[in-house]
Amino acid sequence: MGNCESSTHDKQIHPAKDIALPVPPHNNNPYENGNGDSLQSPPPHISDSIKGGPTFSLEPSAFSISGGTNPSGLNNDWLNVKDALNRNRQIEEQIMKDHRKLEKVIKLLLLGPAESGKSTILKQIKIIHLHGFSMADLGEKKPLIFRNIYESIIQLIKGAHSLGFELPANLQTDIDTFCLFFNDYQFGDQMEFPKTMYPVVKRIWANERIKEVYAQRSDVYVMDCAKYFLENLDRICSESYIPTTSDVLYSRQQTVGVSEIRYNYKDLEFRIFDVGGQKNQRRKWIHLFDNVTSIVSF
Ligand SMILES: Nc1nc2c(ncn2[C@@H]2O[C@H](COP(=O)(O)OP(=O)(O)OP(=O)(O)O)[C@@H](O)[C@H]2O)c(=O)[nH]1
Ligand SMILES: [Mg+2]
Repeated sequence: MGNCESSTHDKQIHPAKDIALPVPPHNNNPYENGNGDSLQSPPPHISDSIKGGPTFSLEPSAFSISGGTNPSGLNNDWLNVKDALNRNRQIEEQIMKDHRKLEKVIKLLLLGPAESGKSTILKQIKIIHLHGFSMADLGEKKPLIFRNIYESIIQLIKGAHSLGFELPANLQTDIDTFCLFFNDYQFGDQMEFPKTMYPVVKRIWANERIKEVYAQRSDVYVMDCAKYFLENLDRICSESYIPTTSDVLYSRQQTVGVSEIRYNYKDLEFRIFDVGGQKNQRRKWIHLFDNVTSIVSF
């Protein structure tokens, strides 16, 4: 059969294929035959077996690498090569390991202008995935919530002026009183709403002209949380007040720099980055783009 003949042809061209080379026992050192013999020159039976074939040289020179031998008889250069190969294999394994780990990390950036809700999303994630806010966390938000109320009132007063609204004389008295208070106010650990300011703030917010200012927020700046906190003034000004989760969600504090939260969901690790959206904060965004999986833009 033609197929059988072709094997004869193979034999003629590659006689070396037919040489039955002894299979050495498993041995990591190719310069040693497993019996402790150095293979710096080939075993005699290999060269003896090659008769009449094409050039098939296993000359000792083919095995010789300069560099001398160490006391165990092994070539030093070969040991260096072996070491380098081992190190290379370890590095490659580590790279693969890191790569597989990285595939399970979701790096998410929240990007957008100031007050677009980036930090609010972060707070919501904390509630859903990280056990929310403890009583201590909630209590700590009191000074911030008070400040949000003061700032809302100031913005409403400024808004009334810039819209050219005429305000009744009795309201003007309250406005003057509040402005005096606000001029001296310093943000700190204020844990109680000042009793004298409670009725003043309440009357200012109850005024119809001030409500009109709030309605015209497209023309004047008033923070989003103003209405929520001013409508909850009685509760917030009570002595036993402890902020609720909803209060914390509405509280507004400009982010400076970058904040990050991490959590695990199924077998994925989420890393969420919240940045400051003010113009002077945006140059910090560039440092976060390495290995980003997704961007949520507001
Ligand atoms: N209307 C409304 N406003 C909300 C709600 N939740 C939060 N807010 C307000 O939305 C605003 C979102 O502000 P942040 O989350 O601090 O905005 P930000 O994008 O982190 O802003 P910067 O840190 O300055 O970049 C706050 O004023 C909140 O009071 C909501 O459910 N409804
Ligand atoms: Mg923020």
